[in-house]
Amino acid sequence: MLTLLTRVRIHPRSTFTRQAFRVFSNASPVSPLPFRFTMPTSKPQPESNSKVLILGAGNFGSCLAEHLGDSDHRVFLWSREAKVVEHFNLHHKNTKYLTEHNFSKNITAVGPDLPDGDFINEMDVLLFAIPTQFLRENLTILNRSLHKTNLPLLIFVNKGIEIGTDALTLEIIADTCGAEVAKAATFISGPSFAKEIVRRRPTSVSVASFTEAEANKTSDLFHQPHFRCYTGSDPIGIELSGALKNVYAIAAGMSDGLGYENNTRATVIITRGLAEMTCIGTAYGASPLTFLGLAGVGDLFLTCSSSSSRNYTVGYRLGQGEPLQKIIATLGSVAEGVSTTKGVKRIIDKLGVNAPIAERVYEVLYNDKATLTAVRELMDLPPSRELDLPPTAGGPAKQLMEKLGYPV
Ligand SMILES: NC(=O)c1ccc[n+]([C@@H]2O[C@H](COP(=O)([O-])OP(=O)(O)OC[C@H]3O[C@@H](n4cnc5c(N)ncnc54)[C@H](O)[C@@H]3O)[C@@H](O)[C@H]2O)c1
Ligand SMILES: O=P(O)(O)OC[C@H](O)CO
Repeated sequence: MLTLLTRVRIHPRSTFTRQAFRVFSNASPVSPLPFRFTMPTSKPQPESNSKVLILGAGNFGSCLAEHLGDSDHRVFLWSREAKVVEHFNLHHKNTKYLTEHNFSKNITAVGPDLPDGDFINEMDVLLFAIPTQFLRENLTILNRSLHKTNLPLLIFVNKGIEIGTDALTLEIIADTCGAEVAKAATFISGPSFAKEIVRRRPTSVSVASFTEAEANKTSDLFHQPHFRCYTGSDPIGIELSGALKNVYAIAAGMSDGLGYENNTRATVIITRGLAEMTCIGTAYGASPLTFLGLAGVGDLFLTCSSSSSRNYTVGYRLGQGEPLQKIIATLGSVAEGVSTTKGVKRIIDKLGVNAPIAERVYEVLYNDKATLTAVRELMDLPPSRELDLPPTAGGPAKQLMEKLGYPV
């Protein structure tokens, strides 16, 4: 380690040195040694009054627009619906999501077309609050407007895996905008219901990026006395945590919908869910420690134990006997766990990870297995060791790192 630091002549107190130590101690096991490379960065951020474009005016996009507008930033909120844009600019209300809330006057709605290159180039920050399944199409269009030498700070808050490709958001960004943009991207994840953030209830999240300076910029932008950010350098683990917890929230909802009680939710679903998440993440190539953070156990606990969670609600209604199609048609908002379960099933099959709860959620959602049968099957499994972390083969993470141009 010291030899390496000496060879690259890095000052012992520099950011790079601190990052190098962090990578060795806490990042994804297949993470690169970043100090050997030029780190892609966004344009310098102003001290205050950043110009922020939020893409996606659903519950979370609107709530984050309010959080930043409330902190004196100049916020633009893109909606793909002309009526939402018009009404928002006249009344500072969103007609579809968080409908009771009076939004900050610092927010201007834009749309329904995606803003053009000149507008994008003016922005200090682009924040994507678009559900995972629609990200690729929007990034493909936006890429034409991105000046790679004058990149805005890029923030992603979606929690899912893309159907068909099993891609994490990092890979979607690399495919559409290139590896350098993906390396500069930052990811926010953690226990954070939109409706509580707009009411300024104390909330904490994880912020991760391969480029530590970018994670710090995102943390600085969001940090408030009622909103704390904790930074890290395992974006793959952070992304997997956010996507996987949605699958286990569906399982917890099913258990409650069937009428099972606290023991079942706490032990069988939440704790075993955390063990499964950690095994899947480790086999994928993420750091097991990441799953013990806000984006992992923090968000798992939140969504598995609250009817405010849409994923929990989907599970609860399934447990009560409602068909999936009816639940999706009437939910009024996205439950990422439903589509993400497909990708998770393919990933655990490919990696050979034992994840019996995720398997049962898949069977209920896509093979008509009764929720009661799924829970009984879980209880009938033979006794096993509590935690058998698989070896860190890290196949998918390695492939992703190679795609980003890091040697692994
Ligand atoms: N709601 C929360 O509390 C919360 C918290 C943390 C993270 N998230 C994550 O944020 C993401 C967005 O969730 P949300 O709660 O805002 O969802 P939502 O259902 O409230 O809103 C979805 C938004 O996506 C837009 N949309 C739909 N199809 C689109 C397309 N083809 N192109 C572009 N936009 C499209 C809709 O117009 C809407 O504005 C999800 O990945 C979710 O997991 C949500
Ligand atoms: O409503 P859910 O289930 O999508 O959960 C929202 C957020 O992920 C909570 O952190």
